[in-house]
Amino acid sequence: MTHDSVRIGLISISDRASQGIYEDQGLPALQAWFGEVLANPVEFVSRLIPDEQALIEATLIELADAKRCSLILTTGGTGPAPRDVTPEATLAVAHKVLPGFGEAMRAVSLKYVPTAILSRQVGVTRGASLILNLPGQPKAIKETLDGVFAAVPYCIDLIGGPYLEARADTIAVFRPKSALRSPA
Ligand SMILES: Nc1ncnc2c1ncn2[C@@H]1O[C@H](COP(=O)(O)OP(=O)(O)OP(=O)(O)O)[C@@H](O)[C@H]1O
Ligand SMILES: Nc1nc2c(c(=O)[nH]1)N[C@H]1C(S)=C(S)[C@@H](COP(=O)(O)O)O[C@H]1N2
Repeated sequence: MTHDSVRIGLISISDRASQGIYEDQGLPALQAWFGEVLANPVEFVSRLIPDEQALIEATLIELADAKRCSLILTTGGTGPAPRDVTPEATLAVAHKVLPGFGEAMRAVSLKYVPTAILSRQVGVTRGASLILNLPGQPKAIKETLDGVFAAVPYCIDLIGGPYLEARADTIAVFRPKSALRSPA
């Protein structure tokens, strides 16, 4: 069976990684997770930027509207520190807010670390793009995506994107029966 191809936007938001003070581990961790889980051919559009709200907004708009990424993940800048503004930037460019993603990512993260409650991460749509905020700790990428990805493919169906599928023995993707594509 052939799979639709998908373009995924990855935005690592960190003052220090973007200045080269430490090496960015966000983009490699995101690419590794999708490389392991997704059955579709993927093209990544990646950006490493500082915690500047206007730049985060412009980057989200570029990846959604110009690059037409069906899914956009941010990592970093979701906490309560003064320079953490990723949720504000995401909400500023949102067309629809999906509160369940933020709630579910925090709930699943609380099983790993009590400070998960400090993340203000959100999930939103902008046109035909689903945007999810992930915390900055590189290990949080797998922890949160493992917990919520099951619902991501059907969300992308509903906003007019490609039909995402997971590789066998990875994540169990859920769609209502009526939305299942029969095997070719
Ligand atoms: N892109 C990244 N690559 C590697 N490690 C990261 C990255 N982002 C965050 N971390 C790690 O996770 C910790 C907490 O993340 P947080 O987003 O709070 O970083 P931060 O201290 O605000 O970083 P910065 O000052 O660079 O924005 C950081 O101290 C760092 O150890
Ligand atoms: N799954 C998961 N969620 C997590 C964490 C983590 O290590 N794993 N770190 C928490 C911590 S310590 C903080 S401060 C907040 C916000 O992190 P951010 O500002 O790097 O986005 O995410 C939280 N959520």
